[in-house]
Amino acid sequence: MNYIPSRPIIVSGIKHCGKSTLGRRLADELGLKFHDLDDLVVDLCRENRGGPDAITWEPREIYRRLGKSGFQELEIGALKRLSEQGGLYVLALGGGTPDNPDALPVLSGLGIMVYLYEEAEVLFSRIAARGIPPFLDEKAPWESFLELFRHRDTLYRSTADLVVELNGADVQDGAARIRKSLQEMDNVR
Ligand SMILES: Nc1ncnc2c1ncn2[C@@H]1O[C@H](COP(=O)(O)OP(=O)(O)OP(=O)(O)O)[C@@H](O)[C@H]1O
Ligand SMILES: O=C(O)C1=C[C@@H](O)[C@@H](O)[C@H](O)C1
Ligand SMILES: [Mg+2]
Repeated sequence: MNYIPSRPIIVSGIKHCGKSTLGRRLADELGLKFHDLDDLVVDLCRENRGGPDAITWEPREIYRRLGKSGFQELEIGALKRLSEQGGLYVLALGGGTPDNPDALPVLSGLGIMVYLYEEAEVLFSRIAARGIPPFLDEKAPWESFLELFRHRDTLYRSTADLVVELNGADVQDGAARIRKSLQEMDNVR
């Protein structure tokens, strides 16, 4: 029998753990809509700047132009808009969303918070494969990533209803693990 969650599923985790890839796959498998908060932020920013004809700023560009607080304000706006829509869906958060203090109260009422845990070494190798991003110290990229990893791991665990250990699972296996964990959690309620 197909599993239908009781509330929207909100997927969090450290950069490149697979929030977008696994979240989309899970939504497809469950027949639910998929939203990516980074995309909702990009859309809202474009609307604020003059509608569909405005040039798209990607998340990194928004961060650069509007700063962290500007980006976080857009995140809250996009989350509130989604919460007003209702319905069941899978939402992949941005890498920094649980670091946004105003997002937590909105998120806790929105759905089931799932933290996708992946080992730091796996994440770092995925990130580094595209070049060292500006938020890491280029002289000590691994050490600075590890610091961010530890800080965010604590945050994500404290905000999660469910922690799914991925242990290097591929996309198919990863999505299956999330579904199984959600089903088990709903069954014991
Ligand atoms: N389970 C997996 N196994 C192998 N590669 C994966 C897996 N999940 C994601 N990837 C790869 O890792 C990269 C990042 O994936 P994705 O964009 O889904 O992560 P994310 O958590 O949404 O990242 P971000 O925090 O930047 O939004 C992509 O190249 C994707 O193909
Ligand atoms: O890790 C982060 O702080 C971020 C990750 C991206 O998903 C975006 O949400 C934004 O660029 C911030
Ligand atoms: Mg993503």
